[in-house]
Amino acid sequence: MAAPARFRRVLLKVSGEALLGAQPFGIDEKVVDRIAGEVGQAVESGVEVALVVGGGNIFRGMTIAKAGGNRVAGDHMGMLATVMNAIGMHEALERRGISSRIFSAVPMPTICETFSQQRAERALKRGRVVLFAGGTGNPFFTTDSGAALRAAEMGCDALFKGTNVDGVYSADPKKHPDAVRFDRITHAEVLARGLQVMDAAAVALARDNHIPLIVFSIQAPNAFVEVLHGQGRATIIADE
Ligand SMILES: Nc1ncnc2c1ncn2[C@@H]1O[C@H](COP(=O)(O)OP(=O)(O)OP(=O)(O)O)[C@@H](O)[C@H]1O
Ligand SMILES: O=c1ccn([C@@H]2O[C@H](COP(=O)(O)O)[C@@H](O)[C@H]2O)c(=O)[nH]1
Repeated sequence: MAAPARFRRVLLKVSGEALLGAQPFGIDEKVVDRIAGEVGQAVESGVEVALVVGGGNIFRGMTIAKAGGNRVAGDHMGMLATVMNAIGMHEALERRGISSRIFSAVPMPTICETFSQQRAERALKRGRVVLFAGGTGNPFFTTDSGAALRAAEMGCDALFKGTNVDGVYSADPKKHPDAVRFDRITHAEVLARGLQVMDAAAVALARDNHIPLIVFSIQAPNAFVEVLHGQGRATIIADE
């Protein structure tokens, strides 16, 4: 039997790209369903779970900016992409009987609730999974920053970043196969070395609020549950 979870309340950030599965674009329902199942296991073990899903499988504002377009409009499109992913994840959770609510930073009351710290707090305390959509609600940010912000607001014990690499490396492992992986590193070192696994604003916010960041591969089945219980492969970014 797995060791008891070491956390009371966590925020899981899932990279949008991870939802692609084998597809070039959009959402692979099998991936979403698997992640929903793992979130359900965490909830069953007594952990309160908040969820942020990126939008990289659908749209990133930088795509428009790099082509000479309006970054703000592109970022608005990116934020809407995160709402689409949140709706997909909400559906997958509900299909499995896991009660969840979507709180968007961008008001769209006919589709989901607008973010309120107090209402999200009540939902988490009742054992609901809360999905934070729309990032920070502002352009020039990313969902990593949105996740760090919500983790601080909700008093999360840790922010789990489920991505397509199994931790933090000395350089991007996709471009530098000889990069060295860290088991543990401080927020300050990540910033000083300019490691790009998360954006600097998110790492700084986590550092200032003493929130550990746990980077692991969401593509590895069951990794979230294992890492939550102190097993599996991950890099812990934390105070010394
Ligand atoms: N030093 C590093 N260590 C580990 N990964 C790194 C590092 N530098 C860059 N990366 C890259 O960072 C990426 C992690 O970001 P990710 O794909 O999760 O993007 P995101 O913006 O958080 O999500 P989305 O897919 O929704 O845009 C990995 O694909 C990895 O290749
Ligand atoms: O606070 C935010 C969060 C996100 N965006 C835009 O959305 C896309 C998708 O988010 P990822 O973090 O890249 O998955 C992002 O590229 C931005 O364009 C935003 O503007 N503000």
